Amino acid sequence: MGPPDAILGVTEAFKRDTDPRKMNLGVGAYRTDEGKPYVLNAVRKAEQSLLAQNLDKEYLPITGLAKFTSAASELAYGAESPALSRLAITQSISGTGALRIGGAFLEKFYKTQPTIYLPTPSWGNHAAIFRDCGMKVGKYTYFDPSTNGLNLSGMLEDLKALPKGSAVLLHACAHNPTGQWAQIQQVVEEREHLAFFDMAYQGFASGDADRDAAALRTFVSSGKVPVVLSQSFAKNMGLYGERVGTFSVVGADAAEKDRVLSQIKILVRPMYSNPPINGARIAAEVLTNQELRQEWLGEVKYMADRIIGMRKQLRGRLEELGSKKPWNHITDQIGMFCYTGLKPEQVDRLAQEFHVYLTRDGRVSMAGISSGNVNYLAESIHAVTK
Ligand SMILES: Cc1ncc(COP(=O)(O)O)c(CN[C@@H](CCC(=O)O)C(=O)O)c1O
Repeated sequence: MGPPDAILGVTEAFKRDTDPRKMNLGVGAYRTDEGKPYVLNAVRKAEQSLLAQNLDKEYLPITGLAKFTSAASELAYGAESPALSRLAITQSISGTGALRIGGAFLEKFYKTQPTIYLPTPSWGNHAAIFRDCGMKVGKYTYFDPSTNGLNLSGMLEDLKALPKGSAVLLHACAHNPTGQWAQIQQVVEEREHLAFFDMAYQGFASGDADRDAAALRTFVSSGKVPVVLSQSFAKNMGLYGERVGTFSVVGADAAEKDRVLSQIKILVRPMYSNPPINGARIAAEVLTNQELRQEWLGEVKYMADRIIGMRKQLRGRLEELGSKKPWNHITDQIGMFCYTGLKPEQVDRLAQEFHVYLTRDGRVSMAGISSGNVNYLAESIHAVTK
């Protein structure tokens, strides 16, 4: 029998718990202040518009729905980016699928270094995805447990020490704590590393999609190192189960774009042949209909702001309870999650004694917190950290 997944297994344990106070702070899925899943209004309207069009259910091309990938590339890189003309992009089965295509592509063609280096910690599924692509997986320093902040000097030191031309995974936004990008970019360029951006939360970190893509765009406009991107619409468009994403490679020119795309097709065809159509149509409709796009961007900002509000309330309550621990990192960090610094045994106590569920690395999905349960959460955390 295999072990439960580090993240999705938390939801299974939560579902088994019958205590009315239970809280699921594991999976990174947005919840309303009433604790319910949220289907964006813009998405519902896009679905209604699509239904009225009586569309067929034919196969998509291997690289997916062009109307979607074109709109998704503009969202990520910027509508005016000169890189768009040399971008090899394919639809993917959400962010996970994009990472999988990316890993398979690098394993086959990026022979300089068959290893990809992940921040410590990173998303719990990153290592398995790249290992299953046949890549070796390395690490670089990122989180500083003593401050619950970024260990920038440690990160830069590690990036400098990696073999020249290493593939480095960078969370484009919302990887807490947020990086100091200019210094990171300088080292990545000095060492001629390949920058593998994973952008799973565009818009969700700051509430502004362009701001959250700033690091990616700065690397691309500098043009000094190879850039590839995995993009997910699971969280920022609430298309979790629709599995909507892209993988893209910024080519040197249009000819390279064509060659890369030809090889991506060869990788994808035996993997799953061609991607699901429904979610891509919804995302394309939202991104290309100006009215829906504006409504969507407003809803993303609303979701981001609600989480920011929960950060303030959780920190405030912990301080009101007289906790002697520093909790500034709860409000210093951004995006869907908070790396709390809670130890595994404290996480276990939260589950067993307080019915509060989170991953054992102390990561809290802030979207699981509401005005109705934030005080109970603070009291529970205070009880296990006294
Ligand atoms: C950094 C990062 N990249 C990619 C993904 C892939 O998401 P897709 O749904 O495939 O687009 C996630 C999702 N991580 C969330 C969601 C649950 C999970 O798959 O682990 C999480 O970390 O809770 C992520 O956190």
